[in-house]
Amino acid sequence: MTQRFDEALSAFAPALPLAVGLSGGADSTALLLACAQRWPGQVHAIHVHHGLQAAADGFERHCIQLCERLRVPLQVQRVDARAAPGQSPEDAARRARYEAFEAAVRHAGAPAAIQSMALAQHADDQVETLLLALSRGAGVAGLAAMPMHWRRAGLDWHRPLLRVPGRAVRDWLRERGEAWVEDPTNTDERYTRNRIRARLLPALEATFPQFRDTFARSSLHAAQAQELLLEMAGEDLAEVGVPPRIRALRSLGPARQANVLRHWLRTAHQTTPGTAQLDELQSQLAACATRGHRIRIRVGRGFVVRQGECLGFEPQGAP
Ligand SMILES: Nc1ncnc2c1ncn2[C@@H]1O[C@H](COP(=O)(O)OP(=O)(O)OP(=O)(O)O)[C@@H](O)[C@H]1O
Repeated sequence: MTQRFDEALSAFAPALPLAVGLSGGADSTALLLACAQRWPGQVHAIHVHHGLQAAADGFERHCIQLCERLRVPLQVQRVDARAAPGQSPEDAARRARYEAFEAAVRHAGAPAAIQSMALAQHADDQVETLLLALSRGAGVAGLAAMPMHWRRAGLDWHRPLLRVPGRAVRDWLRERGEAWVEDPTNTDERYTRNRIRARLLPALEATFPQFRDTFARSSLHAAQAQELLLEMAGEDLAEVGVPPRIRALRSLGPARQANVLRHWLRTAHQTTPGTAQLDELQSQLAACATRGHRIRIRVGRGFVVRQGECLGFEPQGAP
């Protein structure tokens, strides 16, 4: 099993120096150990202290001790990850973490600027993400789950363990006698992700032993389809214009019209329509054959309205 871990690490070829997001849990502890051994003197670690759990100090202590032993420079970033109204605690923590990573990378500087960041999500995390997306009725973008590589804020971001089963990561650590800190909230079944891990993954293992690989393949297909949808949406938006012209929108087939409307709302107005809202908007567009036809539909964080020959967007609370 640990062969999968070693294979994934040998296939990993990031631009150096590299920083590893080190939570202190098993996965990022293993990733840091493997990277520090492979690229001595070229690896940094960043630990984000969320200050949310009583256990946070234990995580920090583990990270400090590990990095001292490995002679890896460690930056600890303290963040306030309290959720804003309407935001989930997980989303708030994730957002705060990314901001902290970027701040730490900008701060690290010496001796050479950090080129890449590595995070330690593995194949079980990917399956959980896919199942969560399915449980919400997500579209192709959600089913694509987590990418293995992307660029953001001038950095290359990687998830080198994304094809490695979680068990292989822990076995790899055990074989080396390495310790990690167990996150006490990981077994709290009030969180859907933890219920998926505790109940669904064992059932999938028993029913489809290859599920990690086959689900990952489906996510890759979805990611490719999403790329095409985005490309088409960009071309169609250039064609219908911003703000979109109603006549041009009406000349598109329903799926293509939905695709470009979603793209317009997301890129121009940072809002995502619900399925029922988009259905309603499209049926209003279909009915909008006369000059006098008004449109005003709640969509995402505001209203889509008719403005002459075009659609407009009024954010909620706007005068
Ligand atoms: N507090 C943190 N500080 C630094 N990096 C983090 C932190 N939390 C998560 N990460 C990074 O993001 C990845 C995904 O986070 P997630 O919370 O999904 O996993 P995790 O269960 O914390 O993983 P691990 O077993 O490494 O603790 C981690 O593997 C790690 O690389």
